[in-house]
Amino acid sequence: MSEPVLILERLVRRFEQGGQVLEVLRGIDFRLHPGEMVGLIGPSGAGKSTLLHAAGLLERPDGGRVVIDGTDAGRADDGVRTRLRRATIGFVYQFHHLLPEFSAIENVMMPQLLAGQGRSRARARAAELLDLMGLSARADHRPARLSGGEQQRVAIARALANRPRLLLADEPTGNLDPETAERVFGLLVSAARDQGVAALIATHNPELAARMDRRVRLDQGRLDHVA
Ligand SMILES: Nc1ncnc2c1ncn2[C@@H]1O[C@H](COP(=O)(O)OP(=O)(O)OP(=O)(O)O)[C@@H](O)[C@H]1O
Repeated sequence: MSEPVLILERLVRRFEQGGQVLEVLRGIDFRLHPGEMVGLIGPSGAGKSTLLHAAGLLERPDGGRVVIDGTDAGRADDGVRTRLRRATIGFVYQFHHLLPEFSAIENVMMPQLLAGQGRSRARARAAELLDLMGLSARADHRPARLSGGEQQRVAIARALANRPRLLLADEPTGNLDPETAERVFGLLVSAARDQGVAALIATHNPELAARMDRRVRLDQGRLDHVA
């Protein structure tokens, strides 16, 4: 089997709360292989966001290893982490975090321009992804003129813009009504499969989690593989 895109090894993350140390991740072991899609489930407050933030190099772990595409990224310097974040990882949040003053297509172009891509190629790639998300007609609209589901579809297109090997999504449809959530989640899954990207997706929704290749459950600081 090919090398995992993401390896978490004995990952530890703790926070101080009111003078007490809260160990949220107590030695997490996890591997995600190319093209694989995994659902991350677990009760509220279990640490799903904390795990995704460490895996997505948004925060540093307090112990253990985060290996992204063969690079030991947990302890790497900030420059290496930024490059990996831009080139290898796509992140979708519960709230879209689109830039309000830019159009949908400009939002999808942005990560490509930051990674050094030329404007015309970035625009072509953004147009292709917006088309994949069924948003060609909305490309020139600013986020405020889009519905919640459309905004989230733009955010998914943006996450895929730099052809990441790893897609991390934190409750990507948690802010949408059930019907829209179902539709947007379907688009996320088919776009990820279409682009051949490995994905770890946190969701509270068991039906959505059931669409993944497999599921892992986070509880009491530990990760269990579930059927
Ligand atoms: N920066 C922080 N400082 C202190 N405590 C934190 C911090 N971030 C998270 N926590 C705590 O870590 C625990 C896990 O939070 P996290 O948001 O990762 O859970 P979650 O599983 O994503 O929850 P939900 O499903 O409700 O989004 C919580 O008890 C939270 O209060």
